[in-house]
Amino acid sequence: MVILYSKPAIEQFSYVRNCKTNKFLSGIPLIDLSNPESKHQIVMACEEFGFFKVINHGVPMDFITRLESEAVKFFSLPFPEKAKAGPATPFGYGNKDIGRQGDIGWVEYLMLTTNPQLNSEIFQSVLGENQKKLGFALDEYITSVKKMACEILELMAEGLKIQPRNVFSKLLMDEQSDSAFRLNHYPPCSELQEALSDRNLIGFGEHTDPQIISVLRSNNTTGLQISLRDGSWISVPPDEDSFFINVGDSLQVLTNGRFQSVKHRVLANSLKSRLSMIYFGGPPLSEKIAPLPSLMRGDQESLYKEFTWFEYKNCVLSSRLSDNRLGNFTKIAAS
Ligand SMILES: C=C1C[C@]23C[C@@]1(O)CC[C@H]2[C@@]12CC[C@H](O)[C@@](C)(C(=O)O1)[C@H]2[C@@H]3C(=O)O
Ligand SMILES: O=C(O)CCC(=O)C(=O)O
Ligand SMILES: [Fe+2]
Repeated sequence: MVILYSKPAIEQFSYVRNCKTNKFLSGIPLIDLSNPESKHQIVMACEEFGFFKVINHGVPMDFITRLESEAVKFFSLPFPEKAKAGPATPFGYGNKDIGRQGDIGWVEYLMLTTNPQLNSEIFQSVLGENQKKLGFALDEYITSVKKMACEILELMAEGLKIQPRNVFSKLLMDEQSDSAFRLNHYPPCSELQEALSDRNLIGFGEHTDPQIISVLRSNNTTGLQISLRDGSWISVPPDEDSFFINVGDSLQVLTNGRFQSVKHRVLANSLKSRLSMIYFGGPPLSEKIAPLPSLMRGDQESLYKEFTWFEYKNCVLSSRLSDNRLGNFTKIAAS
């Protein structure tokens, strides 16, 4: 007998024990982009959490639902079909394996660029003519979310009282910007319910995002958790009408540590599938990532050694998800 696809033994995955998934944070900063005070609130949120939720974001609901339904269609295809768009090295379809260093999670995903031409080459072999619908939905969504990310970065610069207003956003607007996009699908894990009452299966292990800013939108399934400054983990109540913003490592460096990238992870759900879409706004590869002089007070020194995004990205790709990548670029304080 030939077994073609055996069920993955869930024991090979990682878990967190005794994690209270019902510890929801009521105080996640909520930023209303139509509120003139939002620039100050954004700065406070980035200082305290490196994370916030955005409403009145201006991204048309149509764009969101179109991309979600195309993504659902893609992930509903039989595995051998989806696998034609893989492996994700670095772009394409991936299943359980995350990155190249042995991380695994209860997730399948499409790791994409923000370049429509390259993306359509990835889908071509799987979807044929139908790839146009997914490609179109991706384009309109990415264009709109990038605009929102830039607006947020400009409000951030205003809130920090630094000039020019586009000091951060120009890095995403640059033609050479090394931004990325990801669709994650976390299937429900029914075995969880029966077997693992005190354990939570890891969908996407803890990490910080290395870029400048990440814009995350998910369906209404729970799973996302962020780590607070005291090290505790808090579940983020899902909200399909809003976006969640993560401060990335590069923004931490640009602000000389005033903003800190947020550690986050996703836990698998036993009943419902989770679908998330994340835009990672990154700088050009040649960009020097260093604290902005306008943010350095008095004789304050940079906390980081000098590096380019190309150098940091290489370090990212050769690290495990949970590694402290910025540690390699942090200056040792003189005693
Ligand atoms: C294990 C890995 C996956 C990752 C590259 C890395 O070696 C370490 C960082 C990971 C991460 C996390 C945020 C984003 O999802 C991502 C695309 C990124 O830029 O850094 C992933 C990387 C990936 O999946 O290739
Ligand atoms: O899927 C999610 O909700 C978050 C995933 C994530 O953090 C990532 O892809 O970097
Ligand atoms: Fe992330």
